[in-house]
Amino acid sequence: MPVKVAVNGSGTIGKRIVDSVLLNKDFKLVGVAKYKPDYQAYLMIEKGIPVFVPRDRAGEFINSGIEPSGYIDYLFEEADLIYDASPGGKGVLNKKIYEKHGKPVVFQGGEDPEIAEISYSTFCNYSDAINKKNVRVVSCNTTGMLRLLCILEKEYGVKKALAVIIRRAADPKEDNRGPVNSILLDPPEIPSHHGVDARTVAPWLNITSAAVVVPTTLMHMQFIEVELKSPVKKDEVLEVLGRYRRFLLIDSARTGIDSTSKLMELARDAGRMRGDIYENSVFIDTVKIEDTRLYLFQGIHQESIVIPENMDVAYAILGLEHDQYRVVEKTDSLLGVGSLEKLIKTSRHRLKGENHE
Ligand SMILES: NC(=O)C1=CN([C@@H]2O[C@H](COP(=O)(O)OP(=O)(O)OC[C@H]3O[C@@H](n4cnc5c(N)ncnc54)[C@H](OP(=O)(O)O)[C@@H]3O)[C@@H](O)[C@H]2O)C=CC1
Ligand SMILES: O=C(OP(=O)(O)O)[C@H](O)COP(=O)(O)O
Repeated sequence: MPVKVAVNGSGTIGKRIVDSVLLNKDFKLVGVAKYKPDYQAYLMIEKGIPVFVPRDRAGEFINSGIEPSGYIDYLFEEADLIYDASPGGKGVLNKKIYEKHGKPVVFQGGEDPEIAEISYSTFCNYSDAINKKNVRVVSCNTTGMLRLLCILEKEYGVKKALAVIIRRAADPKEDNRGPVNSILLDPPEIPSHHGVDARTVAPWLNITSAAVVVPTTLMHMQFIEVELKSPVKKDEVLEVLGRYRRFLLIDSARTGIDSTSKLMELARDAGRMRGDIYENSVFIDTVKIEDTRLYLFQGIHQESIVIPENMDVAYAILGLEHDQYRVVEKTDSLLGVGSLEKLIKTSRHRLKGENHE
């Protein structure tokens, strides 16, 4: 019997969670909670997605020509698992409603860590999420940092880390945010919230982070410096990251991909759903090793990076699978994680004039 899933909120993250639930035969989408009768509500109904609305707003939807499938409380009652993808800070209010229904919930990174029993990132603490009632998937930048740092910890041990984060100003749909012509310290002090947040998942991690916001909507970019417990070679590190499909290793010199805009164009041209890049986009020419010290730049597609982890965590919360690697394999093959790597490798060989067969 598939697990019945409700998604509360259908913005940047919620609509992508819906996509991934619809792809997965282990899950059945009961429906989506929608609060405004806008074009997104029309689109969902066109796609056959059941839309549930607040009781006191049902009239607005019906007057706009949108026939809801029911009220939101029914949606929560029907579900075995609820994804909260509400605007950051609203989840804590929603939690009181979820508690009445007694259903397990996946919260997002815009909520305070206290909202859930644990904060989560698959490569760091999958097993801690098994049979938990409330789990918070950390935010996009923190997810990108933790994927890398937890793998490095497992392989080499991490002494300390620094993350300098160049944040996108807004998501592409957000026409009400900025800055449009400035580089904003975010916050105007060190650390930024990212390092602190990373430690809610990996308390062993000695990390400092700093962040600025720049006028772009496509991706975040992170500069990471890590001091490892033992010396490494660049090829070894790339081989390790390559084994985990959630890293897209980009050879800028050979492919010409040296910016977030070219990365996003690659994903669109390759036919990725919504043009998404679920992987950490590691620019391999920036991977520099000095004995135990490693430096690199990685691009993080904020709209989609947390979607694999949101899918993985359902298997833990519901106790469906105890082996994180089997879960990762399943999620990655459903979403096509790793597929761009092959494309990039192929084009590299073409450029070198090699036969890639
Ligand atoms: N955007 C990003 O880059 C990332 C965001 N996150 C986190 O994910 C969460 C969602 O962010 P994002 O998708 O960007 O937000 P959006 O603003 O894009 O979407 C929010 C959605 O929540 C709905 N909503 C409004 N009120 C409520 C409510 N009371 N309860 C439930 N849903 C409600 C809105 O519905 P309606 O349209 O009908 O008003 C809308 O669909 C936040 O915690 C955020 O920090 C994490 C990683 C990356
Ligand atoms: O989780 C995100 O960023 P973060 O990891 O920098 O906190 C998302 O990009 C949301 O950021 P926003 O709070 O600027 O909308």
